Amino acid sequence: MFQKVFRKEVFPFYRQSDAMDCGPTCLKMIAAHHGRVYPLQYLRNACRISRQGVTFADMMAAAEQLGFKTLPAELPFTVLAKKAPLPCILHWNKQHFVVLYRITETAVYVADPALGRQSRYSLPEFMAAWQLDPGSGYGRALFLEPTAAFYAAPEVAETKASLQALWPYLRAHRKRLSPVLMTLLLASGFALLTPLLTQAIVDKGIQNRQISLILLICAGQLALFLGRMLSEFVRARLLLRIGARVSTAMLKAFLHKLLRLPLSFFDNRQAGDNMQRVTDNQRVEDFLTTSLVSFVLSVVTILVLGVLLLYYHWQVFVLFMLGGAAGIWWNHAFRERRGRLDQKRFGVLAANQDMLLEMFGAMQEIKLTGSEARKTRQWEDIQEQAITVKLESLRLDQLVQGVSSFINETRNVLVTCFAAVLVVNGQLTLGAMLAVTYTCGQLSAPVAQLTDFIRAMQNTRFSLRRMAEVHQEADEDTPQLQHLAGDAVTGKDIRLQNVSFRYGHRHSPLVLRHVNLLIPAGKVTAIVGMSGSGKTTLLKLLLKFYPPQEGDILLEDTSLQDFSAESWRRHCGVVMQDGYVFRDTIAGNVFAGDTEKNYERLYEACRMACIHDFFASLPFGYETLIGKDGYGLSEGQVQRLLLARLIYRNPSIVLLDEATNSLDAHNERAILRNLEQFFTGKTVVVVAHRLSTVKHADQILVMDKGAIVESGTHAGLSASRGAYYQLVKNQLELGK
Ligand SMILES: Nc1ncnc2c1ncn2[C@@H]1O[C@H](COP(=O)(O)OP(=O)(O)OP(=O)(O)O)[C@@H](O)[C@H]1O
Repeated sequence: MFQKVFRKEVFPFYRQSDAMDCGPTCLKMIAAHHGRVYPLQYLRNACRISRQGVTFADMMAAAEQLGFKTLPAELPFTVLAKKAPLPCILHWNKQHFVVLYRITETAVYVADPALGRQSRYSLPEFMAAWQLDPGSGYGRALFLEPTAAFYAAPEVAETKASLQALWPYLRAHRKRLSPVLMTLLLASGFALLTPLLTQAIVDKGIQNRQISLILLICAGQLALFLGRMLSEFVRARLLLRIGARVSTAMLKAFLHKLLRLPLSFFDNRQAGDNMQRVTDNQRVEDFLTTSLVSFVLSVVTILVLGVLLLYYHWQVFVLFMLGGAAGIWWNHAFRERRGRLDQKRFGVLAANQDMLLEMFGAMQEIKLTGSEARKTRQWEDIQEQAITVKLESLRLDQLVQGVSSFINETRNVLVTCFAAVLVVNGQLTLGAMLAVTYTCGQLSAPVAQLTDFIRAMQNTRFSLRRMAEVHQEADEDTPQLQHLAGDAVTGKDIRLQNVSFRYGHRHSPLVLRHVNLLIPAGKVTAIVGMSGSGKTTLLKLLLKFYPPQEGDILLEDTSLQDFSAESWRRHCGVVMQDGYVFRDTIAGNVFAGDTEKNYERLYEACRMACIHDFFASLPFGYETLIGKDGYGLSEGQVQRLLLARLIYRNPSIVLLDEATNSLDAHNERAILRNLEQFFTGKTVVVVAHRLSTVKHADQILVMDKGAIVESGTHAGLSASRGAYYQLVKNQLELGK
């Protein structure tokens, strides 16, 4: 009745790197199934992923770009089971995408980029996650069929994430690596000598009744123990240094890279995804200092003790190794299930953390809206999920550990039993039997550690891939771009030619539509318009935070795209609506990126921003710590601080976005008077809702739905009784 898809090969599975990557990762799996492996970043770009993830339409556009024929459908399960060509992409729990690759009469197999390769669902479980409305039986799917263009498309190199990436960082510490290796060799030498000494006590000391020999051997054992402890101490210290240095170097490279990336990179990712990459760094450090070292130690110990066991009796050796292999196989068999549970636990922990952060951060709002009970309920739901996951983990651990211990114990008993028989038959001395059982005991831990190492290596490779993805992103500035030095922008007009722009998806609405305008040098241009009309976006384009999707922005005759963003922004002084106060002193906040710390200019800037008296009156004056966790400032004080920062910077181009809207009328009047003098000779763009801020501008532009609908002076626009006049009447605050 149901379509059966038998495949000998394993369905290619890839795990998503970031919270919103499920769509591109599904595409990657399907393309890989048809024989082409694309880097995730390439597919992310093709999907035009945003912080909200991707839609079916985005995936279709990307898939068509890869050479697939696409068909989106809303269909009942019976049709999906009977007729659908697999694999296909499914909309899952209304917020996620997965790949469906196999349906049997009783189960549905799904590759879930967030969970793991083989998520097997019973039909009711599957329907609960797939169907659009409970009981409707319908769900959404995207079918992809490769065309000739798919196979003819040029290869795109896959993101490299081999452990070799660690070598450049390790190389810098190669002088410290040789002592580490020495301690490892010493440790295995000690491990080798101990069973030999045990045998000597029994076979030579006890049998020949030589007390002095027994004492000597015991003293030797004590010396071995001390030697082993000392080498472990030295190794731990060396490793801590290497691990910490390598980790700092990697994190530094990562943060440097982040700071060089364009703002759109951060728009398309959730903050947690970047934090996760910082955690990845910790994972790599743990791998280098713990897993890798214990792996090398395990391998050396297994080799040395294995040879010893072989020397004593080859059959004992084979018996032990068979038992060890069975234990490893058993642990390995549950690797994927463990991985899935880990992901689930990680998800619940993250949800718990987000929930608590929101509760602490929004305490005022919770009390005001009476949401205490609702928030507590939400928290309790998360705890329930956590308990379920913990129980599931415990059950799995008990099964894996229990059977593992059973295998190990059975192996040890069999080895002891077999060795005892050999002693009885005179094929092994009693001392050798003790040495054999001791050796087997010493071998158990290293054999078990091999499985842990495999898991740690896979996780580390995944972390390295996630970090490599960031390193492969294109920088905001390239060396070819022109550097704007000194007064290179002074006296030059800025011109927007037919500029259009949209955020995120290719299907998102245009936020700026064919904008043409001139921002004259040395003059004040004011932009007014309804909320959401695109004023802030226009400023962001002027700041090169985003490139226009159509048209161009020119400084005199040169496109802004030809200048390095960093050098362009050095000429711009900006107060944005959501300007940020750093966790720093007041002076540090005003100096911000400026390297010249001139206190006279600092006081003057704060005087012009009408905030000097307040700052000076604080017990620690300009050295008062502000920002998060520091001395609290009112919104108006924050705005004045941001204005002081701008004045101190003394740029050629000034961009203000609602920079005075939180000020009282008295302060605003005084500051505007001061700013008028400060603006002289500068190119100024002011976005404001208050008439008092805009009416003296040399030119006023009125924006509506992303377009400039009117321009002129206050007098001219008021007289023409158009959009500006209406805005003044209905929207603009008349300024008290
Ligand atoms: N980062 C973003 N991602 C997606 N859409 C955005 C983003 N920022 C702004 N928008 C959208 O772009 C449109 C224009 O926003 P913009 O902030 O430029 O308007 P505005 O005229 O400055 O509004 P206001 O006067 O309220 O500040 C809005 O519809 C907004 O939802």
